[in-house]
Amino acid sequence: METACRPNGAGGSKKSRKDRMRIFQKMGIPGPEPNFLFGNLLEFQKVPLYKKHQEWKQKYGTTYGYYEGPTPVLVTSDVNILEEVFVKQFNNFHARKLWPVQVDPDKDEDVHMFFARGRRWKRLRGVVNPAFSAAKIRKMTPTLNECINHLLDVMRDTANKTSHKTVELLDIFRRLTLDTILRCEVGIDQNSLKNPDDPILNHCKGVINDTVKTPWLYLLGFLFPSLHCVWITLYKFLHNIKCNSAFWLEDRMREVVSMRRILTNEHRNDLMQQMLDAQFTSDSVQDLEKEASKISNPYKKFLKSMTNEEIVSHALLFLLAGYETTSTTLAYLFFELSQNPHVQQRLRLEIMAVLPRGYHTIEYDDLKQLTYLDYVIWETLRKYPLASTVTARQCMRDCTVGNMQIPMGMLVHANLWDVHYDPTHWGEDPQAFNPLRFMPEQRRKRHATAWMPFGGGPRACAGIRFALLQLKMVVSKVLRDFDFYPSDKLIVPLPLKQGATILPAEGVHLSARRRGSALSEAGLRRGSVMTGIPLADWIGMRRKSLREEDFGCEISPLEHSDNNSRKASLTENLLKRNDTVTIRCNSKENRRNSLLENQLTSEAKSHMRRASVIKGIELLTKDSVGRGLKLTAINFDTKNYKHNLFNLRDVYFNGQPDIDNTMGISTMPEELLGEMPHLKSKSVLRRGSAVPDLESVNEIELIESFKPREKSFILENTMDVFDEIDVMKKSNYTSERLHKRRGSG
Ligand code: HEM
Repeated sequence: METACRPNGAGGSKKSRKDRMRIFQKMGIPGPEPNFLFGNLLEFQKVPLYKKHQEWKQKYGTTYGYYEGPTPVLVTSDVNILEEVFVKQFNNFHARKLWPVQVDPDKDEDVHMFFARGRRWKRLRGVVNPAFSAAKIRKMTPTLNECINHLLDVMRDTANKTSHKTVELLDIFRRLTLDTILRCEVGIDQNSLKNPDDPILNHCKGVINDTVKTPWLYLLGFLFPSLHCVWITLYKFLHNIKCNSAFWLEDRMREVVSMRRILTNEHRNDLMQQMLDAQFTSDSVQDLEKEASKISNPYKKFLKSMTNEEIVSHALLFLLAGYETTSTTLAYLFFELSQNPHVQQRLRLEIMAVLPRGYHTIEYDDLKQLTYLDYVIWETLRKYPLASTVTARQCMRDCTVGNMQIPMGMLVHANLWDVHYDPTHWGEDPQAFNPLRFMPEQRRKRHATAWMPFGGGPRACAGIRFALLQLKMVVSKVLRDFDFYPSDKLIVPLPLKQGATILPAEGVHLSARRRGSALSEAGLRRGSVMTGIPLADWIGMRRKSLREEDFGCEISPLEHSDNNSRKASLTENLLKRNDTVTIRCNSKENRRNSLLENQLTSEAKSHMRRASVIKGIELLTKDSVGRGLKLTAINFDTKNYKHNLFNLRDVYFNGQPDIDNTMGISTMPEELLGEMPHLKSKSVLRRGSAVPDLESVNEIELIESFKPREKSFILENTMDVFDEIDVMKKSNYTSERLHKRRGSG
């Protein structure tokens, strides 16, 4: 891989402008007729590039060519060509498309890896890659947790201020991603979530707004690329007169770098530290490259070196990349959830099963179980390949791709919107939001480059792991607490605009309704210990908030009491529920076979705590885990009775006592924990927390029971069950049947 000079259009600068603008014609590649001065640039004045690419594909086919000034651009949605260019022939296509007023990628001091090419790119990426390793990203989980908790506070406050609980998600997610990247990258606690007028936030917005405009200087740069030095000097001069957001941010980053260098005794575990540790002794990139060229293997010694200016420009790169892309993806994702309530519901069920609401802190490994969440994220990125603007390569050496002779200097742009909507890869309904496209058997059948939202090959996005971790954590936490619906302000289909990325033009306005928390409604703090007594109190309070028809029968007030008649009425009340709930005894001899009323001892039957625990489970199951699911059986173990309490129950959903459709639920009142240390260590103290609240304990067992299963268990094994539930919910089947059974309707 060599560093070539800045190619000025295909065939180098020796060919005349006229000749260069005939290249596609000579190659037999179709495309729009170019203008001698502008090429086809004027066509982008009204229609953004990604839309124009789609239009032209309809007209000229999968692969066609057009001109930006004199520079030929080959646009393709052919996955085999993309694989050749991005992956297999990387050595011939290691450079990005150059923008007319950007830095010189080979000579300038302040070049970051996004624009660098050849050896320089390899050296820079070599320094940065370890900072994005799985091990390093895992360590960022606590910081992400904290930032997302701030987000939840702000969402709650914002939603409460408006009558329809409307939240503009793009803005709020941008503030989140800015705070997160600042903390993970440089260790700055900025908190723009709490302060919408934060100066760094405003300047980041300024940079993004600048990319949406196409100033005259850019146009000149495109028209006469060989005068690059003139344009860049003019650009810098003009922007120094008028405060330019990118320069302002660069200066802040420079200050941060200097400060971090002074605080040498604070060795932090962030991206900036990784770069500071790799700092080269001289500030000159020429010195660095000269030193590198002295040794036979230039990568070996200097692979981990960067100049000061390179560190500063990387800090700015990560700030902007981290701020813009992930927030836009989140906004698209929640938009799609609001349009596809069945996806939202299924996703929430998966999240609640693995990460119940009681857990404030999400751990890295928990996320691996969220298969459906992966599919939802991937499907969002399929429908919205927002960074398709940058998935282009410049040919650095004449070469052959397929049956085309590609000359040096030609740009090859991946037409990602067409690839991602091509029915040959995605079936007949590519417009639909269908996460199940990403089930393993479907993925296996698909070409590797049919999905490239993060680009492809060695220069694919460096921040993938970080972006995916953040996306998964945000969706998990937010969806546990809020239901999303389209608001009056939402425009469907979403109008999009193009800047550095493709983003919602008017933001994403959704109605975010906080999901009722059983515990908060009962006035209980998270993490409080639920013994029989507070549990009974809680149930008493909880019942007030449940409508009679929701629950299916009259609920008697529950209290902790020694009064025998009270106990009897409670038990009776439980048994009344047999039409919908079958409670089975799980003894050694007769596992899952006998009914509660036949098997329980009278002592057990009348035990207040037992009754309240069962009732509690019903309520909780209905309230949190089992929204939309029908609880049909509860098993518990009579063998290990201590204090007449339960230690484990299996709850079958949808009347199928089948291990694949079984979720375990356990409640562990304080006394029981004392008796059963293994439970304490396995389920409760596993997270190093205090005994979690009942809602959490309830759901802990779900985690335990899901763990040993196949990774994609939820999606593949229970798909039919969930679909049936959807149908039942839609037709109100459950309550109809309930009323019939009870003779009331
Ligand atoms: C959902 C979020 C993101 C998307 C969709 C995305 C997408 C992309 C795409 C399409 C490219 C160009 C790849 C190519 O040309 O093949 C890219 C490059 C890059 N991205 Fe991301 N990105 C995301 C998040 C991030 C984050 C969070 C960071 C860092 C904090 C980051 C850092 C970078 C860097 C450094 C490059 C340049 C890599 C190189 O040239 O070697 N990205 N990204």
